[in-house]
Amino acid sequence: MSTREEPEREKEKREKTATEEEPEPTQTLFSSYKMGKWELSHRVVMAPMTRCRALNGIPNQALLVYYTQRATDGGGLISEGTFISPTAIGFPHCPGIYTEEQVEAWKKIVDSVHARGAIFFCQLWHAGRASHHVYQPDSVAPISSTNRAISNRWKILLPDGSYAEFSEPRALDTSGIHEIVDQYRRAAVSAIQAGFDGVEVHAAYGYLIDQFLKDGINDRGDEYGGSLKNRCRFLMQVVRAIVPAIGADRVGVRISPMLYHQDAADSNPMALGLAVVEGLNEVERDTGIKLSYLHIQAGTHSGGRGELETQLLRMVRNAYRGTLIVNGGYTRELGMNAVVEGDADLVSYGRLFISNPDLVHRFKVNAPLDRYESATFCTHDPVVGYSDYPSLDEHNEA
Ligand SMILES: Cc1cc2nc3c(=O)[nH]c(=O)nc-3n(C[C@H](O)[C@H](O)[C@H](O)COP(=O)(O)O)c2cc1C
Repeated sequence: MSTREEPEREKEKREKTATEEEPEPTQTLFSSYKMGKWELSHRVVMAPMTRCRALNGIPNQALLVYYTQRATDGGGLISEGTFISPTAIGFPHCPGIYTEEQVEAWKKIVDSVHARGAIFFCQLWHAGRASHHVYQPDSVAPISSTNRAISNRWKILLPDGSYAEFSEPRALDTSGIHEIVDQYRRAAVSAIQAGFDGVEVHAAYGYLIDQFLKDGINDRGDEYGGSLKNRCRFLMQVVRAIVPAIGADRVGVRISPMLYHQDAADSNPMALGLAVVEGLNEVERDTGIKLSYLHIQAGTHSGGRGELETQLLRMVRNAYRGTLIVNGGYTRELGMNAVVEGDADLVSYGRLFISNPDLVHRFKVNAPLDRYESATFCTHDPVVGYSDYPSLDEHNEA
């Protein structure tokens, strides 16, 4: 698309406002939305969040309570990052989806979330070099696109609660890459066996797939490095392996082209975002079926969104024809604006969902929100800082 060309959606918006005086918004954060086969009853999605309560990698009753509290009839939930294999691990007490025991354990949680009428996607996660050899089978080096470690300005949380420098990784060779692609496929099949409605491929936040996407990390000289197409190859192979296994309409992808987390910098995030979109559009063209969604983190952890992030979102919105979920520092008002203006189909909320289990209801009635306590984001108590945040009703009863 030439930069001088007026984006189609912008044009539609301009024409609409020229003919209608102050039109009532046809879509709001609380209007329904058809995402593939699912009829969502509102646009508020729970973002994936690692909470470290799945002791030894097995989902348990604590997760069941937590997710069920946050499930709404016709609402979308994305699970915390869920490891696809033993080499994927880079955080303590996070769930996996690669053993029978894990799949069986997830079934109970998914059933409980479904009983509330919600749609539940499993986020497939491989930490790549964002790991430490203590997490790795036989204490070997974690895998990545590169042999270079994450710089020591970032630290990794170890199983004993202490922090350390990230381990030096080993760059995957081509056959190693194919093996990991197959692990994603198997994990996706397992997620569907566990009852999840679909999977989200975690290609954000400096984890394995992002380590291939970003030129600040990927220093490969083969067909997985260098050009944008090459850097997107691993992600596209993962998506193309999963799609025939579970169906394109059960596959979402999450990216964060702007986010400099764990050294995940790119020299041209706009071009990277567009290259990913192009690759996904190609998958959709080839399969004739739309993917579930593209989920883009285009803010910062602290909630800031500058001109560049806004531009990126607009470009992605115009280039991607499927369902777009936006994330990163959205408030009720910002989320409402994004949907009303047509800049997003759905808005995902992370931290506000941690401290407000009934966030959707609170947004609807415009009730005050409870503040989250970041000190308990990644502790292991099954209740404290996890499922003990009160709902509005519980506040009123107290
Ligand atoms: C405690 C915590 C854990 C997170 N874990 C994940 C994760 O597992 N996968 C992921 O893609 N993003 C993860 N994120 C990022 C969130 O999904 C989201 O992008 C971020 O919180 C910004 O959205 P917000 O401003 O609505 O909180 C995590 C964020 C927090 C606060």
